[in-house]
Amino acid sequence: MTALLDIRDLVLEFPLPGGAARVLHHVDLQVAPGESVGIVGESGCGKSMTALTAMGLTPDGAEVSGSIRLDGQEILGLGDAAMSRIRGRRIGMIFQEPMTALNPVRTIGDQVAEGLRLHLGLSDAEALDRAVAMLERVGLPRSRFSPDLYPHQLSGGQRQRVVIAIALACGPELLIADEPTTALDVTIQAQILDLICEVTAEAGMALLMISHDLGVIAETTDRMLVMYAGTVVEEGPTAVVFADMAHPYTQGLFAAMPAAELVGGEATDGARGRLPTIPGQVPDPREPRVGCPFAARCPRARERCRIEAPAADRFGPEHTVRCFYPGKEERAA
Ligand SMILES: Nc1ncnc2c1ncn2[C@@H]1O[C@H](COP(=O)(O)OP(=O)(O)OP(=O)(O)O)[C@@H](O)[C@H]1O
Repeated sequence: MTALLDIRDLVLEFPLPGGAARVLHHVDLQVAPGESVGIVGESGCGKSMTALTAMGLTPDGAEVSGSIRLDGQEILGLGDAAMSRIRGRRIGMIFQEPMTALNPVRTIGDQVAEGLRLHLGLSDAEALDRAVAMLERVGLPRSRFSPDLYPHQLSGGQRQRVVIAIALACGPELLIADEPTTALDVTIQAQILDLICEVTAEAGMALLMISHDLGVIAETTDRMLVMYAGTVVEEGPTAVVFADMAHPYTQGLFAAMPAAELVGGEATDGARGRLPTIPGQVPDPREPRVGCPFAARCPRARERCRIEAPAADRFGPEHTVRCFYPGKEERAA
């Protein structure tokens, strides 16, 4: 099957005086139609840059190479006008902080209706009717939430519901959610995740979920990629990766999580949102890379890991890992 989103060999660098900082190292990522795929990794590992580049929102000054295809069509390098026709219409987006995605001086009804007018050519009245139905679908019924409300009149969770309504309004094929619950109160994080899963499944929409939190990825995705310092170090069906984590970095992320978070796949306490910590430092993106990027922090690193970079190898059916000594200690020895 043709991937809906097919990212190949993506390299992203920021030119700096005295060299370039490379933040994505030959990233490959495929999302099939209707599939939910997660990217997990610590802050700064390149999750957001991957998503932003896929949407044509790479920061000014960044140099990008590789290929990004949407349903077979190359979109890397398309101009602003062509990309803004894709964003909202074919790819919906939800970011961490709903307030930055919303315009504080426009009503919520108007903001949901905007894409419908712009992308689908609906009249003002039709767009507003559809916007009210979308708001209702995301849990903001007209009886209690008039489309004439402004963002500041809503709670953080309600604002994120508005952002979800905007992202879904035009029926995109792919929804990209970048840390959609990190800024929210713990008590409503699970509700927002459930809503995202429900609405995407209902519409047969693919989902790219980005999170530093393995619990979020476990709950929301079919397949997952683990990123470390701009490199995909492990990839596979989510249940398979959780059952048999192959990369020492994935194992470290898991070990750094409070146990309660993963019991029954549910977040059960207030620990979500805390960043996992693994001792040691991430490599400087300005330094030329030699060997495995995780070697300096890896409890299992050997001489070979410091001089040679591991390729992505098969660890099991559909499960790949970029490590010379993958698996549990005994299996790797
Ligand atoms: N304008 C820039 N110039 C130089 N480096 C940058 C710039 N913007 C981002 N970076 C670097 O790119 C790397 C990847 O950042 P990215 O935001 O994708 O990480 P992330 O995994 O999404 O983390 P977070 O969850 O904190 O957003 C980081 O090392 C960051 O410092």
